[in-house]
Amino acid sequence: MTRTPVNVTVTGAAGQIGYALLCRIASGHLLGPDVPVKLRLLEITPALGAAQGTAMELDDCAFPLLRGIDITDDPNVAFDGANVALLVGARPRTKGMERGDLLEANGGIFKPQGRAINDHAADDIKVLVVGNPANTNALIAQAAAPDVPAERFTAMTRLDHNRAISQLAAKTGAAVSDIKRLTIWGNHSATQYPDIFHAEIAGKNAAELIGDEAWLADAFIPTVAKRGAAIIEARGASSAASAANAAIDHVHTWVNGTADGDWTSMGIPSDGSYGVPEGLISSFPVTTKDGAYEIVQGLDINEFSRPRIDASVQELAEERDAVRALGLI
Ligand SMILES: NC(=O)C1=CN([C@@H]2O[C@H](COP(=O)(O)OP(=O)(O)OC[C@H]3O[C@@H](n4cnc5c(N)ncnc54)[C@H](O)[C@@H]3O)[C@@H](O)[C@H]2O)C=CC1
Ligand SMILES: O=C([O-])CC(=O)C(=O)O
Repeated sequence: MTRTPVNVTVTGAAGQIGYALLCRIASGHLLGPDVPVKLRLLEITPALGAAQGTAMELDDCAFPLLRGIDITDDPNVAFDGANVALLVGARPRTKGMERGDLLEANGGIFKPQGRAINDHAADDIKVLVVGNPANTNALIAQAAAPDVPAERFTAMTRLDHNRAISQLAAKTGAAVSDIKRLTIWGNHSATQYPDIFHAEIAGKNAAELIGDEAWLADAFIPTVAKRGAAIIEARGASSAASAANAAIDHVHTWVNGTADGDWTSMGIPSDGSYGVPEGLISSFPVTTKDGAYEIVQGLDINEFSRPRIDASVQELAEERDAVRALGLI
């Protein structure tokens, strides 16, 4: 049986995450080893040549699943018929730029892209926002797409989730595959809260196994939350391979489901669960099945976790208020 190719749109395709991402999409890691894909690459006009170069390399890989590559600087073309959209291209913060300037510059990118998704994407569109500030950029795009179900707009905290698992594995000597039910709460920023109180390591509660709140507060949480900055310091450039890998993981899990007994972390529009104001795009523990996700309910939030979740959610509320004041949502 020949399957209809899935249209995957990638923005910022000529950037460093784009370079690490596209081969993996085309080789079947995003959607599965039997799912053909068509790629649409969106770039700003001056970067179209570089995107073309990447497309030439994709051709040279002769991926059996890759059924075509279109390159454009027009969001209306890029999102036409899109089933999956990875919004990677964003305006980075540069010297002298205030936070408001950054939000405004990104509004200029994510608002028109949200509108183009609204007007042109396929009915089953799933959107992952990677470009920072990812949660609030997702909110801007979502607000510009009133005809698309709000829950289709998600933001990436899977890199934080993967980083936290890796730190736990290093601390305990456990295999990465033995670590389950880890949660990232809140914003993809230094205020995020990686929560191990419900996590399991080879079936045992992670917090009890480690039994060291000082390590949690002073080592684990800051290491995970500031890992992006540490990579920039070490590499002289921000995380790219690990960010691309997390984007692949996020969409793969969303489409193909979480394993029984486990969950993942996704930035998603809050339904008010766990005291997170409705509508904020915040990271939650979620299970996924048949292309849909659900927030894991009923977790006990202890005194250690509550103020940390609240602080990150407060930052998200401030970002929302700032983009609202700028007329972006
Ligand atoms: N959520 C997360 O966990 C992570 C997010 N990031 C963020 O991902 C974003 C991309 O990172 P890199 O690929 O390293 O940056 P990069 O600067 O190498 O590439 C960004 C690309 O986006 C393009 N671009 C800019 N405006 C665009 C527009 N309107 N339409 C289409 N393309 C546009 C640029 O031309 C450039 O090629 C950054 O905002 C970064 O902070 C990075 C790592 C992790
Ligand atoms: O700060 C950045 O641009 C990179 C980033 O989000 C991360 O590595 O988590």
